[in-house]
Amino acid sequence: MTLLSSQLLLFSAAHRRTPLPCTILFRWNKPTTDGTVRFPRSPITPAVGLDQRVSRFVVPATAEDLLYNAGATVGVLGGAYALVRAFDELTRRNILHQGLSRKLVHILSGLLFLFSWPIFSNSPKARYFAAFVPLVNCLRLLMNGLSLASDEGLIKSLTREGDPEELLRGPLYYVLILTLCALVFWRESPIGVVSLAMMCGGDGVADIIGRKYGSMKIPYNQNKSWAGSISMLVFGFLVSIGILYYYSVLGHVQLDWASTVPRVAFISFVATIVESLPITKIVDDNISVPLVTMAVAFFILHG
Ligand SMILES: Nc1ccn([C@@H]2O[C@H](COP(=O)(O)OP(=O)(O)OP(=O)(O)O)[C@@H](O)[C@H]2O)c(=O)n1
Ligand SMILES: C/C(=C\CO)CCC[C@H](C)CCC[C@H](C)CCCC(C)C
Repeated sequence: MTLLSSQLLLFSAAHRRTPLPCTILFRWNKPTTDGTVRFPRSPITPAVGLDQRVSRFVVPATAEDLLYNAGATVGVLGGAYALVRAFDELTRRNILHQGLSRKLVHILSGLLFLFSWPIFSNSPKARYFAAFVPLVNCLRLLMNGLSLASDEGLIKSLTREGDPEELLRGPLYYVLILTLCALVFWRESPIGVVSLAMMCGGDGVADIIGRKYGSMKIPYNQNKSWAGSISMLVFGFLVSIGILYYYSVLGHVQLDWASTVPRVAFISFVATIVESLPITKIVDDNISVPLVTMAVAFFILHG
């Protein structure tokens, strides 16, 4: 299929009357003012030439594309393993405190995962290759959390007290949310980006800043502080905008920044309020923050 014919297919699909199922929820690339719909392509990867939004028309992924995405998966998996090993080593050498190491892994894992998404091709199957990475880590956490395996480095760098069962809570919820965002939202909707930016960037920084500077506690939650919450709001918002800008430069999303920036600010505020609530004994932050962010972002950004 030539590039021209694939673009014509895209154009015809973009202007069909009944939107494709996969575009009903995430018609993020609405026609621009001149009526054209530019389907973004990632200049980084050997794109199949068709955007995933018209997957019904997509030519089945070529063996080359499958091989390319498999290679990207292996690379990102290696990055994930190296990240955890690196922080384990820093903890072993007492360069980093275990608690700080855990939080830095919390911040960096998700954000670097988001940064890795453009590495994958434009094939409709690319999101499944990307989602395989947190899924593998989910299995690692289950195996070690259930003591079916014992990766001391993993346990040391991902738990507060070194108790393997801790892996079955915060870290497990975390990788499940990463998987969900890759599969459901992927690069074409800002909802996944903002949700992970708040869970990984915002919540992670709130912990670090809050523990160090959080003397002024929030009236309704003595375990959380103004410093922690304000840092979550500011850092979560900035990371959201930064990654959305990164994706827009690569052509994955086309954003009207004049309306997107205030909306993301509002979403970040709501996520910060949720994180500050005294509900961690009922529901983990790694569930409440991203899920509420997804719900609010769905209505605010797509409403
Ligand atoms: N808005 C916030 C968030 C966190 N903190 C500080 O960071 C610590 C841990 O925050 P919390 O979000 O409860 O951490 P957990 O999510 O429970 O830790 P983890 O992510 O490691 O499971 C809190 O006790 C508090 O000292 C804060 O001051 N203000
Ligand atoms: C301690 C954590 C959460 C608790 O709040 C973080 C858990 C991290 C995971 C075990 C590792 C996740 C790795 C990512 C899926 C992929 C990262 C890839 C990137 C290129 C490093």
